[in-house]
Amino acid sequence: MASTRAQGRSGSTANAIDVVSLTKRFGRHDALRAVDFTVPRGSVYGLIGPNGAGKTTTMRILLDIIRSTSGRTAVAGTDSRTGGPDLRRRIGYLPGELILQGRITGRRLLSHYAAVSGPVPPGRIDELAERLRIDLDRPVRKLSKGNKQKLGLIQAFMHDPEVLILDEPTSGLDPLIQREFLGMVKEVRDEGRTVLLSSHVISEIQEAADAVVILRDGVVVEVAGVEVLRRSAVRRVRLQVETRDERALDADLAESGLTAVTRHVRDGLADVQAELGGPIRPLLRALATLPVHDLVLEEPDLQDAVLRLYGTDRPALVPGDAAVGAGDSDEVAR
Ligand SMILES: Nc1ncnc2c1ncn2[C@@H]1O[C@H](COP(=O)(O)OP(=O)(O)OP(=O)(O)O)[C@@H](O)[C@H]1O
Repeated sequence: MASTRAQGRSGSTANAIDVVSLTKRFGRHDALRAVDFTVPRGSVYGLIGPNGAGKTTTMRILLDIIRSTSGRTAVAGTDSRTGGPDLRRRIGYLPGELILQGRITGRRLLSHYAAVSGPVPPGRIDELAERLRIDLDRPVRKLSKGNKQKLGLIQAFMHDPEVLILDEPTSGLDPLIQREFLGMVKEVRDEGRTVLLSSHVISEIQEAADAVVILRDGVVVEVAGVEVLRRSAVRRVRLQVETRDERALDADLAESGLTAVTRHVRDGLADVQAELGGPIRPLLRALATLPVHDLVLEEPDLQDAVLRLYGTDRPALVPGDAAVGAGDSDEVAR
């Protein structure tokens, strides 16, 4: 995973992002409480959680836009508080609330940003503008929300930063442009660079991210590989089985590991609907001796796993699922 580029301009092999015992208090409100996570170089991490969970606050502290109450953060191995403009140039940042006004054109605005955070390779701005389908010669105040967001994305990507920190990057983008953006994120990872992005769109996280950090009320409730998390979700099961003895069928189903079982029996055929939260083997064992006509086992859904973590204290991971070696896309980094 650690290519030459992944090792960065600093030559260090440290994590791209370190968040250590991070606390942020606004008045009497604890926006972040002892938040810990790391993002390995060359990976894409999703920072997700319900409204007000602390995602934007975490990102703003990483950029040193606001300061923590306690704890520390580092980007590309450099402390956020001491990195200054040099560190800022190595990061591409898209703020959650992008305010762009004035008569200035998109092109002029981006040249201004390029002078601050560059160097930007020749032709790069036009290439990104073409991919994201935006006319750079219009005044920014006349641009729609989605087109302003595209300018924000261009300024975040144009100088090929080592680390991209993107706060709700696809907000306001149409589906075609969202797809283009996800392609850009994958290219960044393929080049050994790193992306931390927040999103409320779980399908997008499933497609783009290797792992997620789930925040709720300022606390990390899970850090897990996307695939590990997805596999931990409840699967919906539908089953058609011949039966002459309903009580015997119920006894078999009780052994199968299925939960939330409902069944309707007609003409000796039972239609069973249920959920499977654990391993599949007990189900297969229970079904092996039954005259099964049909079985549908749905793919586990990341959204189901994530929503459980947004709302309750129940752990999402099945024991034994979480331990995956470094460098694997299922990496657990806590
Ligand atoms: N400048 C501020 N002053 C006071 N409270 C703040 C400030 N900024 C954020 N907060 C509070 O901190 C908490 C975390 O806010 P934050 O914006 O980080 O959440 P978020 O996870 O990004 O939410 P969303 O998904 O709605 O964007 C919220 O309760 C918010 O009201």
